[in-house]
Amino acid sequence: LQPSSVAAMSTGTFVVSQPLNYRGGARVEPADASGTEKAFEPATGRVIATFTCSGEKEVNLAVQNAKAAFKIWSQKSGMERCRILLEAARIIREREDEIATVECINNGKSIFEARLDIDTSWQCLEYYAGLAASMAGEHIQLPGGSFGYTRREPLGVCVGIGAWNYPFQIASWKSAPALACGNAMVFKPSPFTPVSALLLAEIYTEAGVPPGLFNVVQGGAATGQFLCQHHDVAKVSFTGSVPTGMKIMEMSAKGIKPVTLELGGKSPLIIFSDCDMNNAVKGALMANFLTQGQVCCNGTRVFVQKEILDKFTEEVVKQTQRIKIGDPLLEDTRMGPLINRPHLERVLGFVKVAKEQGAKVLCGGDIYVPEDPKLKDGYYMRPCVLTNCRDDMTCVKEEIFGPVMSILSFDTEAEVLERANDTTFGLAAGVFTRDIQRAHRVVAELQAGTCFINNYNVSPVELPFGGYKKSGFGRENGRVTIEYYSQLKTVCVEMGDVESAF
Ligand SMILES: NC(=O)c1ccc[n+]([C@@H]2O[C@H](COP(=O)([O-])OP(=O)(O)OC[C@H]3O[C@@H](n4cnc5c(N)ncnc54)[C@H](O)[C@@H]3O)[C@@H](O)[C@H]2O)c1
Ligand SMILES: C[N+](C)(C)CCCC=O
Repeated sequence: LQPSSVAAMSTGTFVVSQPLNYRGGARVEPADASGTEKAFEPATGRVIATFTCSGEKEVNLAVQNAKAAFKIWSQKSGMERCRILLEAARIIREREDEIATVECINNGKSIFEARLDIDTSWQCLEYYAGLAASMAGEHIQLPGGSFGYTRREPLGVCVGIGAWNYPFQIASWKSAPALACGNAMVFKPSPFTPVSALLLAEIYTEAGVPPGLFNVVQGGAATGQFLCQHHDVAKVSFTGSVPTGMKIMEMSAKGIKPVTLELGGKSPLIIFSDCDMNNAVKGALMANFLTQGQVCCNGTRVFVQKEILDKFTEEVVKQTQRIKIGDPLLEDTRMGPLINRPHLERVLGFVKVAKEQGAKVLCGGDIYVPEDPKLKDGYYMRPCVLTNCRDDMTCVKEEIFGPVMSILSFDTEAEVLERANDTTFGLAAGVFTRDIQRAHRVVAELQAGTCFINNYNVSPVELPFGGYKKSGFGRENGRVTIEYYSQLKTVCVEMGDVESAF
């Protein structure tokens, strides 16, 4: 793919025929297989790629390539790594439309949103390029002229395993800090969205990383297991569900490998009666309907203070019904299809159970069939707002990962805090209020790794992102992530004679 090919990419035409593994600086067919997979265009239900899942031999080759590249890359200075990462960021920016189009076709998110994801991807590369040059240890003076110093060193070959909801962004958010610290990476995308990570791999090569520094292997659980269990892998960074996260942690524990786990959520969004109503309504839509609601940190439990419940609900429903659903490549579309048929059925199942348990559907929650005949086999549903919800309902307790907002009412700050924290998840939370003391008091009490005040789901790459409780640990973005992709060596230097105990 090149920029000139964007015009040729339209809904219903895109097919991938090139190999989808990337090793040693080139696309390759895997050396062995652990099954095959099909990738779909969710907008039309068409197959866009059929590919071989990598077996143990291919995973081993990818890790060996990464090991060889690590030897070269880890010897470079921070400034040298910085220059190459900045060049990669520049190429992503230049090819933004093409990458966003591929993302939109393979994932189903609107082109409007896909462009934002590509923005946060190149911004992440730029950010860590900037930090690469300033990574340093400490010098510590000791008695008698002796001294010590610390060296911040890379870990080695890191593995990244991604989810399907933000394919290019996840690959960038993992690889940028890993590479900036001097590591190599083998990345495995979700088998639902195998395509865009290859563009990132090609861009890194074009920017000048050594061949093998960033490799892509395709496949599902079996391929992921080969990666996690590989004895030459130093670290695993995983984005996905809680059950898979547990397995990743178990496998990594056997090799004493550090892990970063970016897992699921069921985040609370608290709307106080003194909020700016317009912003709170916009915030609730941002918290629930980006990427068709398939967002880990979505604020799907919307707690609204009783005094404004009716007005807020009325306005949220009005604006939800206005969301334009359809062909994700059209400029004015704001909601495309869900990722695949089984997931669509699963989300609709949650709406059905919600109704059975007494929730009221105020809008949506049903299949949507666009008028355009080429979209008739796509996986569309209307965004849903549920009211009459209780804390014990399935729709309020479990991660739905679809466009379903549950509205709950509350009376007092103490009450809402207790209810908001009554979950095993802890990824994100939000508060809308004009009272700044209350805003900070409330977020201090919320058990969540990322809290938003008077906004939701913005993602500046300068800020760390990650979870509390079962939503995982470790962080992506922000300065702190350097610590998750490096290790500290202490060097103790004696300037006198050895005072031996023997
Ligand atoms: N916290 C975050 O930053 C974040 C971001 C995006 C998505 N998510 C979460 O991801 C979930 C949705 O993504 P998903 O359905 O792709 O999740 P998933 O757990 O099913 O799969 C995630 C990845 O793990 C791989 N995998 C599956 N089983 C494996 C195994 N046994 N060993 C190794 N790898 C294995 C998959 O092939 C895929 O690449 C949601 O729960 C969502 O909240 C979290
Ligand atoms: C960019 N967002 C909206 C903050 C999402 C981050 C990744 C979660 O699924």
